[in-house]
Amino acid sequence: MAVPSPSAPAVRTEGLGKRFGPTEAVVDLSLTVPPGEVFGFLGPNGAGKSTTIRLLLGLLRPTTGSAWVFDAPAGEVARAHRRLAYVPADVSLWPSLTGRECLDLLAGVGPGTDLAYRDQLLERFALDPDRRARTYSSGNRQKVALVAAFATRAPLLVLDEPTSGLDPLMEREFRACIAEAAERGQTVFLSSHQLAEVELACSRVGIIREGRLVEVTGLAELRRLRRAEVVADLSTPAPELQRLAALPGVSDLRWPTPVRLELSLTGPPGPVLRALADADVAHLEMREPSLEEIFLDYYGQGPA
Ligand SMILES: Nc1ncnc2c1ncn2[C@@H]1O[C@H](COP(=O)(O)OP(=O)(O)OP(=O)(O)O)[C@@H](O)[C@H]1O
Repeated sequence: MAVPSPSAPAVRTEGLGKRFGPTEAVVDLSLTVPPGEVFGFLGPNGAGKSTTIRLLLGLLRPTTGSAWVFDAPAGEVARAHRRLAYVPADVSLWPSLTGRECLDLLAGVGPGTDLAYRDQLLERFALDPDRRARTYSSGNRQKVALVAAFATRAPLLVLDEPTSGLDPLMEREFRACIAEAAERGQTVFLSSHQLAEVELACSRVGIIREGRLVEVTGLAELRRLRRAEVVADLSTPAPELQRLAALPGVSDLRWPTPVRLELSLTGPPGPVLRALADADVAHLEMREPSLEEIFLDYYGQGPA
């Protein structure tokens, strides 16, 4: 395997842009991911994550700017792909091949595969490699692609929303694999539309919205975006709960009716729960808003 220059970033884009007719999918995106980092690429659906990744992989030609994988320009596909493994958002496999045959085929394309680790990964992801790919669910196809990618020692793993079809147990396994890759010094570029996922897996996060990189931030700063929407239905009106408004982390306390309160909460829920414990609460609901709702609150209307 070609050894990347130690000083080159694993991923670098400069003024990268892609336009599809009237749609500006990616706009003036400049980003640097150093080797060894687990980098999250966070944005709601349609933000431009997959387009950025496809530019990085040389699957699309940029309208503006450039991208590099280590010191290889993204357009020099053969060179760039010696150093990366990729899991697409929507995995297609060869329907008449078994899972194992697909894995062997994929192993021939990438930068080399650790077969012993691959066997271990098959067990951990509870994947039966002897079934034909046409019988796999989308989650199983995703597992094949993940096993193929993690079993390489590629210096860069590019993962495009790789957990969308996995159940929570498998998501945990996925995070363990990311941690193992990071321990080996591999760089991970993980796109996601889930705040919680990047928070758990990544050390730094780029936030993309409507094609633009809004900011690049560390985990501590990312946590400030986290909030819960709380709805409580009361058996009887409780005007004393007006004091919730003064509690730490509470904002936007609303009373749609005298027996229903709604509020936004950031930080630990303890003070709010203690206050509610004194009231006659018939029903309590806590909901995490969608990424687009969170972004709308935090960054306001999009730049377009
Ligand atoms: N081949 C294409 N032709 C036309 N428009 C496209 C094409 N590919 C992407 N787009 C548009 O570019 C924008 C960005 O799409 P992209 O798939 O990159 O977003 P994403 O962040 O990956 O979202 P998702 O999570 O839904 O895949 C969207 O408006 C999408 O409709």
